Amino acid sequence: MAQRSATSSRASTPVGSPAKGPKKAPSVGTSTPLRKASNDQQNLDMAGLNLNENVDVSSTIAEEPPKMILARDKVLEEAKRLLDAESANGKKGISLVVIGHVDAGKSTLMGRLLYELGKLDEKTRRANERGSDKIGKSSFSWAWGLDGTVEERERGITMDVALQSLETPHRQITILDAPGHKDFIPNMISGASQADCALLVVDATTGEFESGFQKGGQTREHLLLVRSLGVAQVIVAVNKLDQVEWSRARYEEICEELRPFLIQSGFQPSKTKFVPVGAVQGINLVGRDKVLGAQLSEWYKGPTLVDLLDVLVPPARDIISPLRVPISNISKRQNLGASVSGRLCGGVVQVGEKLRVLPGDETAIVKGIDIEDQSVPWAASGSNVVLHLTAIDPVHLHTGSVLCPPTDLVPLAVVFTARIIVFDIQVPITAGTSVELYHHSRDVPATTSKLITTIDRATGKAIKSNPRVLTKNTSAEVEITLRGTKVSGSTMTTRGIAIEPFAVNKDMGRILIRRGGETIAAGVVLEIIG
Ligand SMILES: Nc1nc2c(ncn2[C@@H]2O[C@H](COP(=O)(O)OP(=O)(O)OP(=O)(O)O)[C@@H](O)[C@H]2O)c(=O)[nH]1
Repeated sequence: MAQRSATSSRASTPVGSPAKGPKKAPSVGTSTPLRKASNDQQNLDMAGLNLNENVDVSSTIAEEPPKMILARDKVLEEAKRLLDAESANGKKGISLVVIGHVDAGKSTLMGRLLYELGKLDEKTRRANERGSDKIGKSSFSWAWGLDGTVEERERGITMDVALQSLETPHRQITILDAPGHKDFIPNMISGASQADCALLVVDATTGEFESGFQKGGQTREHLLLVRSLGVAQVIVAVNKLDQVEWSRARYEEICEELRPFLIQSGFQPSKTKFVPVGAVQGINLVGRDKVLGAQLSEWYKGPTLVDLLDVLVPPARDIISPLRVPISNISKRQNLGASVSGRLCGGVVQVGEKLRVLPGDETAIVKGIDIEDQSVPWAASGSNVVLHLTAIDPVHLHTGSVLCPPTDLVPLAVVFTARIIVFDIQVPITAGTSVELYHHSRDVPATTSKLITTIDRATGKAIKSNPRVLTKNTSAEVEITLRGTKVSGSTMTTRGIAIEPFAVNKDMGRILIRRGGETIAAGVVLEIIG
């Protein structure tokens, strides 16, 4: 489930400058989204995320590990000071996952937006135009700004999450362009688990919106997934309106269809915004061209996409809780150390710090920290970082493993209880159903070993103990047991995963449950049993 950086990487807001430190003060990103939970959603309301990128490794195992320069208290103090300064005047950092049905125009929209905002230069744009034309895919030239691999370009689809960053007047936004095709949902989950908010792109073309929104279409599944992963704010970009002659009726019809589903999925109406756009022509992204946007301007006087991005509410950051960094991507080099990327789910990390890698017995030392390709002396919760590690054999590092302080370990769970919400499924869940468990960038085989009780979604009270089955839209408390993943000799052994109750760390306590390529439930961890 690798994730790549399109051309740039993680955007967090760089602020201030520490007294001592290699280069530049760290940006303090975001971790625990601000959201008011209610009823059922309260229990499912969980913060996400970690973010990643591929970076060259620059550490050797043999070299002298760096020493910590600052005491933890000092780092916390400074992080707090910078956070306060950031909220007072600086640009606020936020990460945004771009979701939607295949071919809705997500990459095109992002490519064009980057261009409009001056992040994609004219030379690259022309090269993309020529390149896409050469292979008969000229309509994908804007998407090439995000879809960087040969296969993606040849097939005209996004397969992996692309990272980019852009700036609006008041926000520094990390963009995670997720794949729309259902075969790449695990990559989409990895991307969504690192986002604070979502941009849903829908295709207004007659019949296309409908096929994306019908059962089995990715519009529904993506919305449910991101909400389950803690994303509470969504902007809906109604795209390709040029295909329906900028029809106001069509735009409103789509908004009306989506509204009830958004509410039902747990998005508060006040946190859901709609905007009409034309990605290819760049209409209503940053402005409305007098000629090209004339038809839209006749009936639409509202905000542009950038206006809406500029007022996204950044989540709160929990810098006091213990450090947790779920690894979302690793870059290793022979005889060199490794660089891992991920989002800080709590706490602070600094150069010279020793970290434990879980599961496993290994520790590593942080040799360097990058945020947005800038070297920083420390980083705080919510930041999406690249950690250059030394004093560890990279063989011990895996995507989905969690880095934490050796003195404050994340529990390893093989059996745990969770409160889940069952999605719109045909085949009910029973005790013993085999499933795939998703936690950040890790997926492991598991079983719903016990159905403990069904729960009233409105009151949160237990309804029926030991139910025989869980049908669609039920809320329930279940026990989940990981299944054996490793054969040693003839014995099947099961390794625990680093996971925490939602009550302890929201970002570490969210799970998704899939079966046969379909997401069947989402939930929060209640208790680690063993
Ligand atoms: N007419 C028209 N076509 C558009 C618009 N936006 C995107 N397209 C076309 O829609 C097709 C799909 O665009 P992409 O950007 O690759 O779609 P996507 O949602 O990123 O696709 P996946 O990531 O593979 O799901 C391309 O041929 C684009 O040129 C638009 O505003 N108008």
